[in-house]
Amino acid sequence: MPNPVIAMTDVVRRYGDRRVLGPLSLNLDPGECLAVTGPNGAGKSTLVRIAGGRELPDEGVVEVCSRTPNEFAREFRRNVSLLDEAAFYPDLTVREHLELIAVGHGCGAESRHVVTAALRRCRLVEHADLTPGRLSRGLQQLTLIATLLVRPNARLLILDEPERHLDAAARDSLTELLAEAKSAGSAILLATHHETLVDRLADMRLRIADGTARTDAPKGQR
Ligand SMILES: Nc1ncnc2c1ncn2[C@@H]1O[C@H](COP(=O)(O)OP(=O)(O)OP(=O)(O)O)[C@@H](O)[C@H]1O
Repeated sequence: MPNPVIAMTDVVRRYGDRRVLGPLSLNLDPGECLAVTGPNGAGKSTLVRIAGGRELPDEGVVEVCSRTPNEFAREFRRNVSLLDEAAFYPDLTVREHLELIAVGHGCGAESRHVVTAALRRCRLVEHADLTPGRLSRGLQQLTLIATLLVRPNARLLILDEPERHLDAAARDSLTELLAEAKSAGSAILLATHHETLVDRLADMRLRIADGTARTDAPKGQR
């Protein structure tokens, strides 16, 4: 068996005296998708930030690709693609953002071609030479999603509500793209409020309520 992409054991996170997550244990293998669901404030984003190396747990052990997650470590950033809030450089166009990421992740001479394909796939061609600040929220979100396509070989996608602001057609494209990433062997940690996305992608579901978690199979697999 390959090592799990994510291994968490007895993870607890507190803010001050308040426990907002855990104790929580989970494993995620290559090519698997774990959907994390639960009401607002349940602790989904906290889990995402811990897996993404942005926050440390107060208790327990977390390993991503057999190492402690650390967003500052180059190897971690190569292996893990984390999408949460959209944040853009105010003076770079959509195309330039994607080119920057493609080059940064080693696409080299292929970058232009890879970026053009991502723009087409995410229906951003006519917006490619605008700055994201000029775009609607949905198109900004599609720009963020396009970044997944210009950094090949991520072993883990960590996605915090990737469906936000998307219309039905764009959600379908997102689902298709994530299904392809799974087939190619990427693991996906998907925090979401969208049941269709869970049914179509998830192998397991983690329901969080008030920080405590329960794992079950998504509806489509029961
Ligand atoms: N930096 C922080 N300091 C103190 N409390 C925080 C901090 N970040 C999050 N919390 C609290 O932790 C709890 C879990 O928040 P989290 O953002 O993980 O929930 P969530 O499930 O992602 O919610 P949503 O669906 O609304 O995005 C909430 O009660 C929140 O107020």
